[in-house]
Order: sequence, then C-alpha cells, then structure tokens
Amino acid sequence: MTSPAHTSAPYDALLLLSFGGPEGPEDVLPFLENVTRGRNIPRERLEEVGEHYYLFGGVSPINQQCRDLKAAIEADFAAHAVELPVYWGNRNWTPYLADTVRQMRADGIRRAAAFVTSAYSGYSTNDQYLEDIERAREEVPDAPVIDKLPVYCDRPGFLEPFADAAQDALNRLPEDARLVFTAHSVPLDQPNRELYVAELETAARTVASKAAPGKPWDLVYQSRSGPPTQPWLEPQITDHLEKLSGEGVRAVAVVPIGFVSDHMEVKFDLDVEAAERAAELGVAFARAATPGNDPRFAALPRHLLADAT
Ligand SMILES: CC1=C(CCC(=O)O)c2cc3nc(cc4[nH]c(cc5[nH]c(cc1n2)c(C)c5CCC(=O)O)c(CCC(=O)O)c4C)C(CCC(=O)O)=C3C
Ligand SMILES: [Fe+2]
Repeated sequence: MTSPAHTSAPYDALLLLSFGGPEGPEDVLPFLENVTRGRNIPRERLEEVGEHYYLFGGVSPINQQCRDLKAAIEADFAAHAVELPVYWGNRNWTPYLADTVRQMRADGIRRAAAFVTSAYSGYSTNDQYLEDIERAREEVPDAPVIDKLPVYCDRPGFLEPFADAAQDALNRLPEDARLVFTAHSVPLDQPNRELYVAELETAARTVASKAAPGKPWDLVYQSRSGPPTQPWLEPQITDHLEKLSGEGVRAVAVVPIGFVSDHMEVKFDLDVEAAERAAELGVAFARAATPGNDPRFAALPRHLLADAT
C-alpha cells in the first residue's frame, strides 16, 4: 500500500471506532444488555431507555451516522491523496470491533490509527475505548497494532462546526436567549471525571466566545443512568430549564457539546424530553446541530494523523 509519508506513515489503515446502536426492534434488548453488562444499571432504567429506541422503530441513528462519517473521511482522504483504507467497528453492536480487527488482519493491516466518535478524555469517553481496542486485539491472533488518535475536543475541526451551529440556533430565537451546553453525565467517582469536566468547560467557553461573545452560558448534563443513590454530574438539563424559567429566561439555545453526532441521546433526551419540558415551561427551545459529517470534522482524522507522524 502506498501512502504519502508526510501524512500517514507509519499507519496502513484508519479505524473508525464507535459506540454502536440497534438497527431494528429485535436488536434493542440485546444491545442494551451489551451496553450495561456488569455496570449496575437498574432494570427500570433499561426498560425506559428501550422505549426511547422503540419510539424510533428500534433504530438508533448512530450506525448510519458512522456510515456517513466513514464516507466523508474517505472523500477527505481521496481529495488529499491519503491512500489509507478506512475500517469501522463498534463497542456494542455490529460491526463489532473484534470482527473488524479480524478483517483488518486478513487484509494484511499491521498498524492502524483509531479515530473514536468521542472527543474527550475521561473513562467513558476515552479510557473505555482503549480497553475495547485491547480486548478486541486479544481475540484476534497476530492482531494489528492499533493506536488511538489523541482526544480532539480542542481542535477547530470539532469546535468550528459547533460554533456555526450555536450561532444558527441563536438566530432562530429572540436576542436575549440563553446559551446552554450539554454533555453526557457520568458518575462522580468515575476515573478521570475532573479531566472530562475541565475539557467540556474549555470547549464550551471556546464555542460561546466564537458564536456569541459576551453572552452568558451554562454547562449542564443529560442522560443520567445508574441507581438514584449514586451521585452523577449535575445539574440535569431538565432541572436547569426549570431554574432558568424561574429566573425569567424565555428562550434557550442548547448545544450538545459532549457529542459528535445526533444519536439517540440527542434525538430523544434533547429533541423530545428537554424540548417538551421547555414547551411546558413556555421557554422557546432551539437545539444546535452536532458536527456529524461536516467536512471540517471529517478532515480531523487526516489532521490528527499528520500530527502523529
Ligand atoms: C460519556 C458518555 C457518552 C459520550 C461519549 C461517547 O459518545 O462515547 C456516551 C455515549 C453514548 N451512550 C449511548 C447509549 C447508552 N449509554 C448508556 C449508559 C451509559 N452511558 C455513559 C456515558 C456516556 N455515554 C455511562 C457512564 C453510562 C452508564 C453505564 C456505563 O458506565 O457504561 C446506556 C444504557 C442505558 C442508559 O442510558 O442508562 C445506553 C443505551 C450511545 C448510543 C446512542 C444511540 O444508540 O444512538 C452513545 C453514543
Ligand atoms: Fe452512554
């Protein structure tokens, strides 16, 4: 395989690594069992989250988003003469990472760089993906080396699409709208939680200063699971909407800074649950788009590869 030394050596493939999601009603329960195995998530929470998926025909948007992102990365590579094949594997659903690694091995890949669909440090957002890589490699004899590319929450390719999207959401609302950033909550005792929060704050501050200099903003959390007795990052977005409404705020632009695409946490927890709460409170609500397959975001793997070599 030929690849320009300045952009991709010593790698001979890019691996797109994601979370995975169900693609039909019969996938929902086995998927949820995969996600929560050994993680102390109450049965009621699982049933509730199952309903979120059934509301969308049992299909999570995340897999199609990965297919689209993979195509966008391939287009970016082609436009810049980077001749690396792009593979895709997931933690919790097909294509399972171990199967992808097996295919890479069969294709003669020796050393791959992994681009994860999560931008931050922290256990759920980084460390757990490193564990996934090592577990998958253990399943495949003579597996290729796989290096995770660095976290990219501070990169323009991630932040610029968010800044445009935040501006767009604000443009749909009255002048005095509040800017609210949201990310997935995690348990307070999760390893590297402080780093996750610090990076979220920096990303939110950067996007706010680009999209709406001087406007007040907040960082809140969503999609909490786990038993009610276990403390997680707060406040939750729904509680925060109530607080803002009590303070007289009449419009809110919500920026899902903790996510890279419009998957179920965005489509349900924000577009359905938080939007309904805002409507009940009489607060106008606009949700900013995520990077998805924005060409600037799809160029990130190439930029990270160039830095890595
Ligand atoms: C920080 C973080 C991200 C962002 C980083 C990243 O993007 O990776 C993220 C993403 C996602 N989380 C997802 C789905 C789920 N997460 C769950 C459970 C949990 N998430 C956690 C954290 C995070 N999760 C945690 C600490 C748990 C508790 C159990 C555990 O410690 O593992 C559960 C169980 C049920 C429930 O919600 O309780 C589900 C179904 C999907 C797929 C969505 C789709 O299908 O479109 C995506 C992209
Ligand atoms: Fe999650």
